[in-house]
Amino acid sequence: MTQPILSIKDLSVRIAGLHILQGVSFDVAGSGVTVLLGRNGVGKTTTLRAVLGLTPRGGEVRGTVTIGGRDITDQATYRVVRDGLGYVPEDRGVFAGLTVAENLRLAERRGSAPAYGRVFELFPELDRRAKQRAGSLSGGQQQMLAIGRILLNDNRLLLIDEPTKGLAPKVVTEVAEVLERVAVEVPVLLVEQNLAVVRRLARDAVVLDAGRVAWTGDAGRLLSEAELTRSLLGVGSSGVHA
Ligand SMILES: Nc1ncnc2c1ncn2[C@@H]1O[C@H](COP(=O)(O)OP(=O)(O)OP(=O)(O)O)[C@@H](O)[C@H]1O
Repeated sequence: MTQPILSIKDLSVRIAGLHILQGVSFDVAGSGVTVLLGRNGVGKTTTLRAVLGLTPRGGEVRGTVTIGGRDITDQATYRVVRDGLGYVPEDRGVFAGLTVAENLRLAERRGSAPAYGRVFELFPELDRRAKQRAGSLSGGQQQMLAIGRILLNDNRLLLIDEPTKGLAPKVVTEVAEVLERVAVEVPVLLVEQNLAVVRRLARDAVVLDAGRVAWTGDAGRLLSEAELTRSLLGVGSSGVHA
């Protein structure tokens, strides 16, 4: 791997007495999509949140996180974001009571020109629906807004948590198309359960199991070996639960 953009070393997280991550170490390449996989509850979201300094209050985090070689362990979330980390949480985190335009405006970062042109080129619908309240958008449109919001700014890495969850198949394809285009410009660490989407987007894969790294390697290879996929993810390589 060329110089990784993100390096996680020996990351352990305890929350409410539970040892949720137990020494997780992996690198994310400086280009393309790295997918973080694993059965439900193995610690994927906890990993992303720990990188961002979003572990719940009272939680205990150990280990080291570096971005582009710079140590960001224990940094406040706003600093990590300013350092060029874009985050799309699993619940999308759009402000339901605000319009699309207001949601975008809130994401503007001081000191850099917001790239509205790029966002509206990828998502013309956000432009058309600028005055609509985000809470009245469909799930797919809200996802587009959540992704569009981080693309207003230049980022060094995007962390995107289950972007296709709960979306209709046609919308899943649209989101995958967008992410494919985005990943040409900026590396992505993606949590995704839809293996067709993983197959389309991911070059590298990291599989967690019970708070530890169970496998790392080529995503295509993982999904081409049915027995490996089944043993690590508990599903057939089509993504259907076995
Ligand atoms: N704030 C919290 N308090 C208590 N337990 C938590 C908290 N956050 C996460 N956990 C527990 O940690 C484990 C890992 O959760 P996490 O959300 O990271 O898993 P995940 O791999 O992202 O799961 P999923 O695929 O279902 O989203 C789960 O057992 C979860 O219940």
